[in-house]
Amino acid sequence: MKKIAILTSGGDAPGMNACIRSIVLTAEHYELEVIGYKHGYNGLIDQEYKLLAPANVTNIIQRGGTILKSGRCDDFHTEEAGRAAANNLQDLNVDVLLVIGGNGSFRGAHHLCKYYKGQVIGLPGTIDNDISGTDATIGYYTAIETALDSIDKVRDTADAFERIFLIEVMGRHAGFIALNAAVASAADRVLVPEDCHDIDLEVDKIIEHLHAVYSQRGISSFIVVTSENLLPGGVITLAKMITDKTKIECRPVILGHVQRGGSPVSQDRILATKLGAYAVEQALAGQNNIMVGEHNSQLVTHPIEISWQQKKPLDEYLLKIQQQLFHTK
Ligand SMILES: Nc1ncnc2c1ncn2[C@@H]1O[C@H](COP(=O)(O)OP(=O)(O)OP(=O)(O)O)[C@@H](O)[C@H]1O
Ligand SMILES: O=P(O)(O)OC[C@H]1O[C@](O)(CO)[C@@H](O)[C@@H]1O
Repeated sequence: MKKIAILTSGGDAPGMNACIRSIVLTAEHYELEVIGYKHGYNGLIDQEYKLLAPANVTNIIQRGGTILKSGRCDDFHTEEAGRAAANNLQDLNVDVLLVIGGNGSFRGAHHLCKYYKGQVIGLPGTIDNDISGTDATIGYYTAIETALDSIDKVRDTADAFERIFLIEVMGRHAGFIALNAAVASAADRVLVPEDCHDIDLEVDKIIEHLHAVYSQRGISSFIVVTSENLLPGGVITLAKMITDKTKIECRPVILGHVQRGGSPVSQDRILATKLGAYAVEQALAGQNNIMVGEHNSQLVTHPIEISWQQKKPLDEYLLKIQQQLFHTK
């Protein structure tokens, strides 16, 4: 094996640069050449790439985003695109493609394996943490810290005005950021897709909880953290539903893409560094169509399909603490 290619795909995540750096430095150690495709699978189809030497990855471990750029690429679902990508890799004599991204990007990697004679390995990088086969994904810890910092700030003004705030965080179909940020910020309630099946019922529960808090503490601030995509219009609709029923003003806040940016926290830098080095070593060991991850502090590999075939569960105990044990009756 002589040549590795890397791409970053899907939502960018803090720590992707740390991962690229680790791959390049590990490859240098084993005397392998590295190229980086730009803009996710778009660059693979368009043969848009650059050489990556150790000099290209100095001073990037602390930077959010990705020096390779990222992208979503609808065309990559087709057989034609899969074949074109495989041909491009073969034309450059690439032996292994390392894909840093979420489970959609891993599906893309699996698709490519049908046409490509080389090896493909997935490295979990997404703020959503919705990939089975690894305890955490690169970027997830930083996103929690970013959300927490913002929720703490909203709490200050909520407290000053004794207002109700509904704060929407990211997590396309997963409640990991919401639950962890809610617990860490001592939010009054949390709504996550794994546990929210009837929005009208949830609204009634929020109002019941609000009245219980008011009768116990008097008029006071009340913070609800919700995942995105729980209902059309998200937290703006939810705030209106509660205001209509209670005649009490609710303020919606959408944290949005701020959660994808910023300098990665140490946990993301370290996870990214371990997974990058490990992926190169697994490539040298001949692994193909797999993902790397970390479970109970041990580096692991799995067939890549596990990342989307198994639904990663939320921490049930954390959910119980937040939703049952700490609730004012
Ligand atoms: N079934 C598939 N076949 C081929 N390619 C796919 C498939 N699913 C996703 N991809 C490719 O992977 C890209 C990224 O997928 P997606 O938009 O789902 O993000 P992701 O990798 O899950 O990251 P994030 O969770 O951060 O959004 C898609 O734009 C597409 O190019
Ligand atoms: O920036 P885009 O392409 O709209 O993607 C947003 C999605 O990407 C993520 O930030 C990461 O998957 C999700 O939390 C969010 O739903």
